Amino acid sequence: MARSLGQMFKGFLRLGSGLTTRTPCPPGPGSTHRASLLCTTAALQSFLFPKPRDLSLPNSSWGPDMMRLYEHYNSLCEVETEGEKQPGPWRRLPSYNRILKYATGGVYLSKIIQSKARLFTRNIKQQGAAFEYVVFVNKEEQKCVCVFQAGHLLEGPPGHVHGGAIATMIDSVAGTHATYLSGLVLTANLNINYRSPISLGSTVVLESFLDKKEDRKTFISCKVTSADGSKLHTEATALFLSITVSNIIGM
Ligand SMILES: CCCCCCCCCCCCCCCC(=O)SCCNC(=O)CCNC(=O)[C@H](O)C(C)(C)COP(=O)(O)OP(=O)(O)OC[C@H]1O[C@@H](n2cnc3c(N)ncnc32)[C@H](O)[C@@H]1OP(=O)(O)O
Repeated sequence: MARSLGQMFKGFLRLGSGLTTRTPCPPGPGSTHRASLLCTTAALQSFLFPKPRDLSLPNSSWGPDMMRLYEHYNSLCEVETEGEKQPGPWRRLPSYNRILKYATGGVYLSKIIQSKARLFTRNIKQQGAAFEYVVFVNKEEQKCVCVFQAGHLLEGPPGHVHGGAIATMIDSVAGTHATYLSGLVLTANLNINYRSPISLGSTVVLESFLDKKEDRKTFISCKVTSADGSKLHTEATALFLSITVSNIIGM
C-alpha cells in the first residue's frame, strides 16, 4: 500500500511537470506491423481506461475575467524564440477529481472508499457551481498563481463567498505549491485574515509565495485579490510539514 501510494505520488509530480508518458503512433504508410500493433494497443487502452478529465481547462461556465486571466498566464507557459516555441516561465498544473483511483491494495482504505473518494474542490459535477480554478506555477520565482471563480454553491454571508471555501482554496493552492517545492506535505498551520468579502460568482486571484524552507518545514504566504488586483480580499500564512508515505497511511 505504501509503495503504491508512493508511486501514485510520483505520478502526480510527473503530471505536474507535463511529463506524462505517451505511446507514439506510427507515422503512416511506411509503418511496421509492430508499430501499428502498438498504436492499436494504445487506442484500446485509452478506450478501456479513458484518461481522467483535466478540470483546470476552460469550460463554458468561465466568465470573462476567468478567461482573460487564464489566457494571460497560459500564454506565458510557452514563449517563441527565433521562430521556435520553448517552455516559458510559467506552467499550468493539470487537475483531476480523483487521487486514490491509482492506488492498489487497500489495507487501510477499503475498496469502496477508494472508489468513491474525490478531491474536495473537484467533487461537484455541475460546471461553474462551486470551485472553478486553475493553478500556474513559476519555478524560478518560486511562486504559484491560482485564478478562482467562486460558484453559487459556495455562499456564506448573503451574496458572498463562505470563509471556509476561501480557506479551502488557500490551503489547496499553498498546499499544491508546497508539494511542488518539497514533495509530500501536510498542512500543520494555517492563519487567515479576511480583509474584504468576495462576491459570489466573481473571479479572484490567489498568489502563493515561498517564505522559507527549514528542514521539514515549508513556510508559504498567500494573498487573495480581485481580478484586476485593486482590492485585497484575504491574506494568509501557512506551515507545511514534509511527511513520508507511511505517515499518511498511519503506519
Ligand atoms: C506538481 C505538484 C502537483 C501537486 C499535486 C497535488 C494535488 C493535490 C492538491 C490538493 C492540495 C490540498 C492540500 C490540502 C492539505 C491539507 O489539507 S492536509 C490536511 C490537514 N492537515 C492535517 O490533517 C495534518 C494533521 N497534523 C499532523 O498530521 C501532524 O501534526 C503533522 C503536521 C504531520 C506534524 O507532525 P510530526 O510530523 O509528528 O511533526 P512534529 O514532530 O510534531 O513537529 C515537527 C516540527 O514542526 C513544528 N510544528 C508542528 N506542528 C506545528 C504547528 N501546527 N505550528 C507550528 N509548528 C508546528 C514542531 O514544533 C516541530 O518543530 P521543531 O521542533 O522541529 O523546530
